[in-house]
Amino acid sequence: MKPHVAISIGDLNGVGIELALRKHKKIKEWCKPIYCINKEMLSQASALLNLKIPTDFKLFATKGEFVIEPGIVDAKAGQYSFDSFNDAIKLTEDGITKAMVTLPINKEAWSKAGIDFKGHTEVLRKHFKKDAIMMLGCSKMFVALYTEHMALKNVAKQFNLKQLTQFLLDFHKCIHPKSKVAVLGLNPHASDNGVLGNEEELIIQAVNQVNKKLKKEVFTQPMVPDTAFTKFNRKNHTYYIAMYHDQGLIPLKALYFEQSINVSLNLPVIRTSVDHGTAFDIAYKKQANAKSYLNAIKEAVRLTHK
Ligand SMILES: NC(=O)c1ccc[n+]([C@@H]2O[C@H](COP(=O)([O-])OP(=O)(O)OC[C@H]3O[C@@H](n4cnc5c(N)ncnc54)[C@H](O)[C@@H]3O)[C@@H](O)[C@H]2O)c1
Ligand SMILES: N[C@H](C(=O)O)[C@H](O)COP(=O)(O)O
Repeated sequence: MKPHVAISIGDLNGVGIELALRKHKKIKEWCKPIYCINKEMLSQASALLNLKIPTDFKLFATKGEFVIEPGIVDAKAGQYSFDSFNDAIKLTEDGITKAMVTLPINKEAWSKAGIDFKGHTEVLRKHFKKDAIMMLGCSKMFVALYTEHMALKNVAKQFNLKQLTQFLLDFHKCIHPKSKVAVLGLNPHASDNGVLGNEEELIIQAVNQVNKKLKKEVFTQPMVPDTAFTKFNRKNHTYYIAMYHDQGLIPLKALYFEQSINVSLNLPVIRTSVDHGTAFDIAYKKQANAKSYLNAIKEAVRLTHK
């Protein structure tokens, strides 16, 4: 049976709605989508895009109305995308939908709207009171992020043994990796044994504790970040643990931007997302590549059957 999937509509000044309208027919082959957007906002977007609204485009009417301005950072669009996301959470939590897929939001628009979260993952973490793990990737390579939406100057402060150990255990519980998981160091050259920082000492302790507990060498010792993603290393590893956002997402998006998706781990609900943002530069220009969106839907559906 095809599962119902809630789709939060993302920032309506960005590319999300175009993907939803263009790919409705395709995703209907895999699921029964419910789009969190009201008729008025949908009509506005479809007129701007000159794309017809499919007759079977089922809506959950997220409240609110504003004038769509393609490519503009706007508090009202930020608020609407946040409300749409919360509706998708509710539908999924209530069991009306079996999974949710999120179209991209704009963090600056959320901030302008006074929303006290950086992105979807932080909302999910607070809502479900669980340490959600942000993982992005595709079948060739996945990267889970130990720290994510924070200023670089704060990253090193996040290193503590208990938290990193729990992160690795949670990751293992969610993924059950079949090959050895590559754990990156934080510092250049993984600190060269303490010459360039000392966070690797703590990473070693966490890895050793977790491997011991799992009675298996699941996680590597901290790898040198600048060579961890060479083609030779990628042959041996599908899953990577990156210590901060760009350490993992620069290589992933350089290699597999089109096809990758974002999956939230360690939650009681299924949530996947595109790996790209609002792409304001191409909003309403019908240039957006839909592969990540289609893959996000496919993965959400696959997870409902697990
Ligand atoms: N899933 C999400 O909600 C999500 C993910 C990433 C970024 N963001 C947010 O989106 C906003 C814009 O982010 P950004 O500019 O850093 O990244 P972006 O992914 O929106 O755009 C980066 C570049 O990639 C291109 N691009 C993005 N998606 C594309 C697609 N589907 N097809 C073709 N080209 C595409 C854009 O045109 C742009 O040149 C920020 O607020 C960011 O935080 C949200
Ligand atoms: N870090 C993600 C990326 O670069 O694609 C993105 O900002 C989305 O994060 P959320 O799923 O938490 O909104």
